[in-house]
Amino acid sequence: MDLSLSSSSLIPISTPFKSRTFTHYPNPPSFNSKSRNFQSKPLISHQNRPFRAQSSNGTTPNDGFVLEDVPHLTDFLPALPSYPNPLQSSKAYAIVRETFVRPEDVVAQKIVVQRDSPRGIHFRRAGPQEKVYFKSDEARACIVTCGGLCPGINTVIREIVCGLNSMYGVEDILGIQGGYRGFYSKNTIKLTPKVVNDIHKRGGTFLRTSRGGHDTSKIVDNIQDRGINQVYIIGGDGTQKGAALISKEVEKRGLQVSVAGIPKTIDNDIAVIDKSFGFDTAVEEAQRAINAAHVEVESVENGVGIVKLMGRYSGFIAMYATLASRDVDCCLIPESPFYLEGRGGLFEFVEERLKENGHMVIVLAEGAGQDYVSQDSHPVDEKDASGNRLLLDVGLWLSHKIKEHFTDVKKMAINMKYIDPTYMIRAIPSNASDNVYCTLLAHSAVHGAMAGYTGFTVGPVNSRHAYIPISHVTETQNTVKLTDRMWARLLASTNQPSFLNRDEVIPEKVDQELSKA
Ligand SMILES: Nc1ncnc2c1ncn2[C@@H]1O[C@H](COP(=O)(O)OP(=O)(O)O)[C@@H](O)[C@H]1O
Ligand SMILES: O=P(O)(O)OC[C@H]1O[C@](O)(COP(=O)(O)O)[C@@H](O)[C@@H]1O
Ligand SMILES: [Mg+2]
Repeated sequence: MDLSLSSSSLIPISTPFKSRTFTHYPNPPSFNSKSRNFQSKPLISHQNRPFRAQSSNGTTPNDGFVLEDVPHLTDFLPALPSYPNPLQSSKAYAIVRETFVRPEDVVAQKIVVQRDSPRGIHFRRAGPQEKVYFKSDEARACIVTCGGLCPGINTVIREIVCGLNSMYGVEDILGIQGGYRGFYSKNTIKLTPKVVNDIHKRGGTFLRTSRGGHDTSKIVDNIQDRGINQVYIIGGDGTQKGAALISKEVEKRGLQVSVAGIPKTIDNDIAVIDKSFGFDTAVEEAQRAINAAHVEVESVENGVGIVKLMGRYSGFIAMYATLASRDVDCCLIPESPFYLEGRGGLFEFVEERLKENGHMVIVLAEGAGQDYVSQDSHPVDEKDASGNRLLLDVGLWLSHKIKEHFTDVKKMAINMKYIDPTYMIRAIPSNASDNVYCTLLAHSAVHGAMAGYTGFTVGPVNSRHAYIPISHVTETQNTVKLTDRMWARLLASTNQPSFLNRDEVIPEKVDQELSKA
């Protein structure tokens, strides 16, 4: 297979983007991919690192193509030997047309483009690579889970263990217990396919989790002391920031340790990737709470149901659960400020719906309306062990406000039903489609680490799994864009007020949103 790039595929750095790296692989050694024994002598010494593309006349072509590449162990350990990938002799992959992803395969971040728009940012395509940088009997992997729960964590753990074992013959896999602090304060457990065999049927994390306790130096000391050379870190934005620090420290110490991040958050607020695992399960489970609220309120007079869902800074679960249900009259999310009193306010809308239908359901993301709640309750600014702000209970606050308004001002009796299913939604096992997704994530992480990549997060970008530099996913948070059509679809489906009066309400916020669009 000729993996060299033709001159027409030379790819430039685009000037508008800061600190981009372009990678271009030299011709790999030619060998019959199906005939070599993967545990043989090192295939080549390294030669796996990129150089900047130039056209034959020495200039950089300029079609705006940018590759946001991930670090590789040979960046700081250039003499590292590589070996043929054992998958080439795997029965399962025997008739796969292309067992390995090509080094030049990339995934575009933006797929809707205009004919003459620059090609934009791309990420390295995830998948098995022709060369690996670990012999199976020398690989010593560990897995840790950090932050809040999310459906599917156990599936990811299971599939990392089974993937390492069945695809790469790795048997030495350790579970770090209780999150980052488990590296230096707890014993490890040995993970085998047998041990993890049916953990995907349970919610939570088999390895347990925690917030806080990230001490880079102690963690890397521990990695070094235990002879661990692959670290799989499952967690949200905070965890990924911690993973980036670990990967930098590993590089500083010159250790042959691959650090792979698997993004986890029920809030779906991780940037770049299409969606996070467990999100679909959460939206599905939220339907049960919404249905319950609907059944309750349509059975009584002037029933008002409020369902609080998770979503600290982003209202994806609330938005998708609302769109899926069609029984929801109003959805309130952190990204969209709302107001209660006066024309176009929530009280007016509740009254209208009660007059029209005799009942209504409000879905509320936990991070919505925090400013209003704090105005009423003079809160202390409390944080959890990871430094995340602790939220005030907007659900209780809103139920109280609505009840007070209708009883005291409108002299109208209402039947309030407040449902808070947040932890119930987070604690269940993942559904079938999330299970498949978790498997792909785990396998992509395993392929990447075995191929010597490090400091990467794995995830689908426009439906194709890619290796994304960790910093790229932690720079920003994914939030619902009020100016996107998805939010408009929601408004059209509920017919709720948008609460956005450009001149009077929040001109700055709307303008910011519009300028981002
Ligand atoms: N900026 C950061 N740098 C290093 N570690 C961090 C950072 N933010 C959070 N962490 C660590 O990551 C872990 C999980 O973070 P947390 O914010 O609780 O959950 P999540 O990763 O799901 O966002 C904690 O152990 C915390 O100490
Ligand atoms: O009560 P806990 O465990 O701190 O978790 C609550 C928070 O966890 C979340 O599910 C998100 O957690 P992560 O940051 O770990 O992804 C939020 O929606 C929620 O506010
Ligand atoms: Mg977080």
